[in-house]
Amino acid sequence: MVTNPMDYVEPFGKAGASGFTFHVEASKDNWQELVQRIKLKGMRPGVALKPGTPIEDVYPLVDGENPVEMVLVMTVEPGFGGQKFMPEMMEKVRALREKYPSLDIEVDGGLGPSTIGVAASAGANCIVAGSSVFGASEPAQVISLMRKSVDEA
Ligand SMILES: O=C(CO)[C@@H](O)[C@H](O)COP(=O)(O)O
Repeated sequence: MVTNPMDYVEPFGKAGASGFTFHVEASKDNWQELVQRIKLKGMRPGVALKPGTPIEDVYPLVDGENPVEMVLVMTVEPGFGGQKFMPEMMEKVRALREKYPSLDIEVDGGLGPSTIGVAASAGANCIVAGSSVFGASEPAQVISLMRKSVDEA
């Protein structure tokens, strides 16, 4: 998470990023301009929210004229890998999936073989996984297991 996402749009675009996700908490006053600039640089805009932020805070960014294309529900506090998945965040995922059937919904934090089932069945279709993949003896197997869960859900 950065507190000044606007400063990173230009360099990320120049470096060849295809997507740019910013935190709703850090862009309350300028998200419209931010989304516009991200799109102008040829990147796909996404918005992330911390565990303590209500899901309603991102609705205007998905409903607007110039909407974000992905919502990232943080399932740990942003900061570092290896934290415990917060199952109570699945309520946010379910609310989003019900309201936006074809939206990309990402989850990040504590995802792995033991938590992918609840995340996928709540409606998440993009999964960020750190320690469960990089700490596995067979990372490819963990990835295909998670992919299968999402596909089946
Ligand atoms: O950066 C963050 C949290 O700030 C996440 O992307 C985690 O790094 C994911 O790691 P695991 O929870 O999967 O280990």
